[in-house]
Amino acid sequence: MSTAEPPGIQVDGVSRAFGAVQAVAGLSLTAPQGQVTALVGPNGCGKSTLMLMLASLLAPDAGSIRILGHDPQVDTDATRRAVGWMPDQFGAWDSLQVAEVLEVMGRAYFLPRPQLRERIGVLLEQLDLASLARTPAHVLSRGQKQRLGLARALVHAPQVLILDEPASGLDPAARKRLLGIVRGFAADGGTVLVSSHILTELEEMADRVVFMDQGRQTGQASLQELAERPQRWRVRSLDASSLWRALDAAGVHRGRVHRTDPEPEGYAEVTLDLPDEKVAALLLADLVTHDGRIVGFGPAAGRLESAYLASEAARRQGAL
Ligand SMILES: Nc1ncnc2c1ncn2[C@@H]1O[C@H](COP(=O)(O)OP(=O)(O)OP(=O)(O)O)[C@@H](O)[C@H]1O
Repeated sequence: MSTAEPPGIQVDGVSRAFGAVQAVAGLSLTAPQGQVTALVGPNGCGKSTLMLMLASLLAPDAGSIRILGHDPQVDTDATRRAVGWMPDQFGAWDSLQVAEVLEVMGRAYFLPRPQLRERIGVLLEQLDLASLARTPAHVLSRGQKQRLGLARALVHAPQVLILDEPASGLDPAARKRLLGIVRGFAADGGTVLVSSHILTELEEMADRVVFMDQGRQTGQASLQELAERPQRWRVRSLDASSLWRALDAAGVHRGRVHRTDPEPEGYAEVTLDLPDEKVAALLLADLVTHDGRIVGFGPAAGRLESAYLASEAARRQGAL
């Protein structure tokens, strides 16, 4: 990518209030092309409001938004062509069949009919909706509606994909499909901004994360950077005395080790805080060398979850 290319999404000092509620308050963030950026924050922190503004459906009170260099309020048509938006609630398409929803959407973007028909065929296959093509949208299950919502967002082959809670209601196979579609979209150079409260899932999907709280950005990092932060690790062994001997031999101070309560039957399980994944890898090698009879070794929580739980928002919610 040349350095002259604009980011897929650039937000600077954006605010939006609804009456007395300041939903977004001086927020800045960047979502680069070719990457999946996760948007993480507690309920009501302003994620959906921000996404509506990015999709040109709501005007900011202040600040600047650029979608591939376009201002959504000025270059509205160009923004809407560039953006595929999947809201957290499915709209009122109840009288249409599944394929018709996509046809109506595609025609709104003036796609030529043969091209649109082909595109709809591909999307119905990709999202496992082909057998439901002639089913009225109102009889779809929640997860099927979510899949149609994603197909609708993709129908005009956008360059920027904005997904609000896309995985909610999806079964495991559909989640896997979603993951593949989103990763493929970014691998083809697209920009993705995705919000979700299911952090394990976002961790698989995202390259970067932006944390939001009370309408502001409170931090951003790549998933790689999160791996270099201190984290709690869980160690399981077949046998307690072997584990403690190996921990001693590896030079781990006993005061740093927490016993798991209750202890799993027949196993010993402990947790300890380690500064980063490199130290974790060295410790695992040591414990194996000293015959700790290790059967499990991994982070007690995901990278994203650990980073979120360490945030002010989580502390305020009493998550710790
Ligand atoms: N149309 C509206 N009128 C009045 N208040 C609104 C409106 N839309 C959003 N809000 C308020 O703005 C704040 C931010 O809401 P928003 O939906 O953007 O949060 P969110 O981060 O998407 O939440 P969630 O994680 O629960 O989906 C909330 O306090 C909400 O009640």
